[in-house]
Amino acid sequence: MTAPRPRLAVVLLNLGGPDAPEAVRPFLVNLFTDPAILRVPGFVRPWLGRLIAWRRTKAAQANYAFIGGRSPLLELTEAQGRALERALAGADFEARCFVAMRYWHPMSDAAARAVKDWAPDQVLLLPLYPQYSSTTTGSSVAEWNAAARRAGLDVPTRELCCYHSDPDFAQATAAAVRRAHDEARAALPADVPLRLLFSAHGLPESIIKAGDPYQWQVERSVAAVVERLGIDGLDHAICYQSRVTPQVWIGPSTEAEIARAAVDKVALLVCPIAFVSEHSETLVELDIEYREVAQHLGVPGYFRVPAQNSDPAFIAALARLVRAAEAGDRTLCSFAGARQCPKRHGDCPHGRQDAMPRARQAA
Ligand SMILES: C=CC1=C(C)c2cc3[nH]c(cc4nc(cc5[nH]c(cc1n2)c(C)c5CCC(=O)O)C(CCC(=O)O)=C4C)c(C)c3C=C
Ligand SMILES: [Fe+2]
Ligand SMILES: [Fe+2]
Repeated sequence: MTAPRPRLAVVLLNLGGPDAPEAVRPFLVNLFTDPAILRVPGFVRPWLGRLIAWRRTKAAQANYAFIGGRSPLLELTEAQGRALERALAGADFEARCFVAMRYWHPMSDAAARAVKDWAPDQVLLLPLYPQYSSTTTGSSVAEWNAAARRAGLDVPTRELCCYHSDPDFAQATAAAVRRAHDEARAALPADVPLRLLFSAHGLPESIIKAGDPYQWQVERSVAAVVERLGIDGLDHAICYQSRVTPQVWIGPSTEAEIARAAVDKVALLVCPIAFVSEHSETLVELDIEYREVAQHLGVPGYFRVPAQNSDPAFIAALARLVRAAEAGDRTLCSFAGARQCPKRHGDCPHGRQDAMPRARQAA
């Protein structure tokens, strides 16, 4: 008789999105009362967070109304989990995927209880954010750790920090860009140049100045994808979308890049580089709002690369990362054994602080 395979619970960490118009306000309250997002003294945060959420609710509901009043993020994340389980079916461990959303259901407490009921031998936290940010992966991991304690889940746990330059992730992304690039070229007159715009979620500049490696990692992702595209003389740029607070955010903004494309009379192919699933910021902001801006300004063409969702090459990249993490691959960017990874990245080759441009290093 063969011994049963060890059980690995793979916890997919994502942001979550409202599942109905009435859920928009509480979802935003959860988001804006997160200390990783709203960095004000603790006694102010519950009040200020609720106020910001209240002020943003109408605009956010209007955005979600374009896509049926709800976010598709949960269904897409669950589909990624099922695809990942299939991709890991032949592994020498039995993998089951669980979803832990940060700001809407299913959240970490429910996921931790479900993981405990399954009684795994190990847990791997797998963020669906290729680039590490204290506002996303960092916040989700902290919340998971607290939820695991509350659930009494005491199982060896590894955390994958990021995979921004992972060769398979970059290759899968480059293949999707190449397909969209060929389609855009075929649709455009030969004399209209095409610019590839990598659009990432923005962050307040103060968070980057405090040592968050996100922007540096976004730049590494873009470099890895562009290298694999191998298109001679490729015109490309990085920009940042979704600014939601009045602070200074990192730039250039996606709107500014659209305006520059209008001046330069180049068509745009927009590639979301920090989201691996479709959601309001791709389906509404990129596909509706920014398309309208581009048309209004006279940009001669506007196309978009789809997010990865359950693209087989992307799922295969995740499966390889899971196998490597499970095999104890020390070259992975993991928090394991280096708790301060998000700030200093220890010996992590994916985001060594000393490899970051000086201006981006922690003050
Ligand atoms: C200060 C506010 C915010 C920061 C910082 C921030 C960082 C950040 N977010 C993502 C990815 C997603 N954000 C999503 C929604 C969303 N994010 C914010 C605010 C901040 N995000 C808001 C207010 C919202 C709600 C929508 C809205 O009101 O515009 C989503 C999910 C959306 C969905 O439809 O499901 C994702 C995914 C990243 C990657 C990131 C920093 C690196
Ligand atoms: Fe966001
Ligand atoms: Fe790291």
